[in-house]
Amino acid sequence: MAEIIDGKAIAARLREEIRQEVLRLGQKKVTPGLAVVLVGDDPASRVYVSMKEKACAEAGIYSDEYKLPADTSEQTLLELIDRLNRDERIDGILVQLPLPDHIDESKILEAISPQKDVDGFHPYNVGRLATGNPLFKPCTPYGVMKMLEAIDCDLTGKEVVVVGRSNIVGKPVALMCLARHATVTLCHSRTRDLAEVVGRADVLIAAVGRPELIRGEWIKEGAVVIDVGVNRVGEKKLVGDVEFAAASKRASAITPVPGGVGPMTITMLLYNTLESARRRAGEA
Ligand SMILES: Nc1nc(=O)c2c([nH]1)NC[C@@H]1CN(c3ccc(C(=O)N[C@@H](CCC(=O)O)C(=O)O)cc3)C=[N+]21
Repeated sequence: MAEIIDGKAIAARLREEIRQEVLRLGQKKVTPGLAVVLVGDDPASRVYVSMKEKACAEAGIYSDEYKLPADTSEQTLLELIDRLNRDERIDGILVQLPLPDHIDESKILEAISPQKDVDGFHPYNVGRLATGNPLFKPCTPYGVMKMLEAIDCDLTGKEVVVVGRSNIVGKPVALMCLARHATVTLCHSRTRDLAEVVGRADVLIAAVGRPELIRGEWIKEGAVVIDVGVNRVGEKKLVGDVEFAAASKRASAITPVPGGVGPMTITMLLYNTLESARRRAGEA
């Protein structure tokens, strides 16, 4: 049976380290500050935003929440971002995605100062990551890398298979694995014979957003499985992109859902905000 990679526990350790660093910076009169902007009232987004608030409070990070109505104009949102870009208390700006349809998402992401882009979604930060000189790394892929590190998984020369090609997870996590000297295959819904490709993976990273699309029997014996999917089925149940029970009979280590990658995502957001404040303090 596979070792369960306990994202919650790894996240708790990192959050304690972050809290200590925030205390230390406080002695220099610098408090990291995060602005979270939520447009509309999507219930899932609300839950995520309140989790981020709570995590900030526990780490000693100042946070400001802007809850704007669903019919907020693009112009109003751009003005708020401009104000936050110039606000000295704010080290990080996060605009919760998805945005309502009448707002151009890339226009908004490009308005955020790359120096405050703690999500790592601005094309400047995407470019820095792609060229091997990252400023802010996107939180979910960064969390995935921290989990691999926590189980001492060295990627050098390994076959990493990433399923899913989103800008938020699939593409950046592939780049990060490449930077760690893995051989990376990036596949997606149109990949021919997905089962065969998945079967080659020493490390499988699933980020397609389809409940249990990846069957346990596809997985190579001894593989490490990182499941980024958070799919709500029915009222309450959360499942990943991987068929967990069957996969854990073949994998050597596997992340659960919930309690896997999710808690790491928020942790890396705190980490990026702390890093940004360190730069403001002239430390990095
Ligand atoms: N600008 C932006 N940045 C984001 O980072 C961002 C976003 N927009 N939009 C939505 C996604 C989703 N996301 C998650 C964060 C934490 C959990 C998490 O902690 N999940 C818990 C379960 C929570 C639950 O019960 O729903 C877990 O997996 O254990 C999941 C998903 C960040 N996102």
